[in-house]
Order: sequence, then structure tokens, then C-alpha cells
Amino acid sequence: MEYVIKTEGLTKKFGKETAVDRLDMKIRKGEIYGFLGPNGAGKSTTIRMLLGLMKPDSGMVRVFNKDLKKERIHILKRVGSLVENPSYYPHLTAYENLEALRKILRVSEARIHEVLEIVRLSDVAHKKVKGFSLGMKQRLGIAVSMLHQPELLILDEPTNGLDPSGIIEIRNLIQRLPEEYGMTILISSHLLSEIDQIATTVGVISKGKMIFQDSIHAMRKHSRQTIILKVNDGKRAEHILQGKGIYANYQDSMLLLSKLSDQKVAEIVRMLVQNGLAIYRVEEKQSSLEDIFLQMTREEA
Ligand SMILES: Nc1ncnc2c1ncn2[C@@H]1O[C@H](COP(=O)(O)OP(=O)(O)OP(=O)(O)O)[C@@H](O)[C@H]1O
Repeated sequence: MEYVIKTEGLTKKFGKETAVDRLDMKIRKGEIYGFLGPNGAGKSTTIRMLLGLMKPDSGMVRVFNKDLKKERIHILKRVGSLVENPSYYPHLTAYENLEALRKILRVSEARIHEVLEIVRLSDVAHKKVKGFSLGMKQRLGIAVSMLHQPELLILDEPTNGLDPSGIIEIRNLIQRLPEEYGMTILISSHLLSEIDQIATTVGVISKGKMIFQDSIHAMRKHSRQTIILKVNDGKRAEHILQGKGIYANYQDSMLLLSKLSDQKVAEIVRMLVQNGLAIYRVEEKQSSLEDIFLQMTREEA
């Protein structure tokens, strides 16, 4: 199997702290790889190493099946990135900002029109960037990163700080890139909900370690069903059930039980009623992807 990005044992330490810990990342061509983890998990440090902006302490990075250490310049010509809030000339228009970079990158003028079209900024191409919303600035950042027609795009938290409509715009834009332009995308986020609709594969990092890496479908399979009981005295109910060997978790005035058969639920309800408890509600809940993600990172922590 050929990977667009493959790391092996990638490690970075800052003093005593291991920010990235023996990370094995695998990204295939045409994927939208959601790189997820809470703040401080090591996403940016990993991305910096993938872009050759930071040297790993140990481990290997291969991009397009080439060793990043040996062929950095050659590799980076084929990679576009948006790693921190990009800075522009605020008094220049979007077009003029792109034009300044076009000359450095030596790409055709026609490419400016193409990238503006891709990020849906053609209508405001001749407006000054200082009047742009954060979402428009992020899309301009993506336009800049795409000027030289990269095959791989690396975006570090591109939806950070955006309002819901800005998030949707970025999402729609990214979703089109693999199919329409044959690109592979790595996008990081600390919120699964921002990328779960577009990512084909997810890598979850926690405390520098990759704790899950598979398709989004495989992640959904981790989804569990929970039975929720609302009772008048949760603490007592928890105690009664535990006495019968039934594990229950009392949280926010709700009693949570892992998926049980209908008979077992009936039995539990009967037992609680016989013990004088009042049952207000019995519900079944499927954990969302966000719950699974939170659970994974919490268990690791
Ligand atoms: N230049 C640095 N010097 C010292 N420590 C650093 C440096 N860069 C990152 N760290 C530490 O490494 C750990 C991982 O940070 P990193 O920025 O990679 O996480 P992240 O997942 O990108 O989080 P965020 O979403 O907050 O950016 C953190 O504990 C951070 O404090």
C-alpha cells in the first residue's frame, strides 16, 4: 500500500515533556484525514514535523513515499499548507495578495482566477482584505496554499474561531477537493463535530500518542447504546443495582446502564420499584461520535 504520508515512531520532546510520542500515521491518496485531539495533544507539533518546520527527535516521515529528511524541497513543492492564522496585506485586495505570491511562486495569472473560484471568493476578489470576515480570510488562506497546485493539503485547525456558517463553507470547500482536484487532505481539529461529516479517515491523538486510526465508519462502530433511567434517588438506585452485580453509573441525576436486553431492563425497573424508588423515565441513547471521541481521549488521559 502506498501512502501519501507515513510516519514511523515519530517523536518530539520539549524538555522532559514528550509532545509527540512514537506516532505512526498513515494517510492514503485521496483521503480526507481528520487529525483529532484535544488542545495540547500534539497535533500542531506533528504537523510542523510533517512540513519540515520542526525536527523530530526520532522517527521517520515519508511523504509521497520519499524521506522528508532527504528530499524536503522536492516534497514541499507538492504540498500546500495553512498552519496558523495567515497574514495578508490588509490594504490590498484578495487578488493583489495572490498576485504578490504568484510572482514568487512563478505560477500563471490564470491560476489566481482558478483558486479564487475554488474557494468561492471570485465575487470579492477586488475588495480589500481588511474588510473580510475570518471565514473569508481562511478561504483566502486556502487559496494561497493551493496556488502552486499541490497534491497534498495540510490544514491545521482551519475552522478555529469560525462561526457555524464559516465552518460549513470551509467544510463544503474541503469536501470537493479530493474528487474534483485529486487532492489528499490532512485537516486537524479539536472538535470531531467540525469534521465528522467530511473526514473519510480519522486519527485521534491524545497526549502525543495515536490512540485510534481507522475509517470514520470504524469509529462509528465504537458507538454504544446506553439505557438511561431517571429516578427519584439515583445514589440509592446505583447502590441497589451494584448489590445485584449490575454496573450502573450515576451522573447528573441520571442512572446510566450499558445496553441491556428488554427482559433485563424490565427486571431492573421492577427491582427498583419494589425497593420503593420512583422511576420517572427510561430511555435508550446511542452515543454520538463526539461522545466516542471524548470517551477515547478521557480514557487515555
Ligand atoms: N515550542 C514549544 N516549546 C515547548 N513546548 C511546546 C512547544 N510547542 C508545543 N509545546 C507543547 O507540546 C504539547 C503539544 O502541543 P501542540 O501545540 O502540538 O498541541 P495541539 O494538539 O496542536 O494543541 P492546540 O490545538 O492547543 O494547538 C503541549 O503541551 C505544548 O505545550
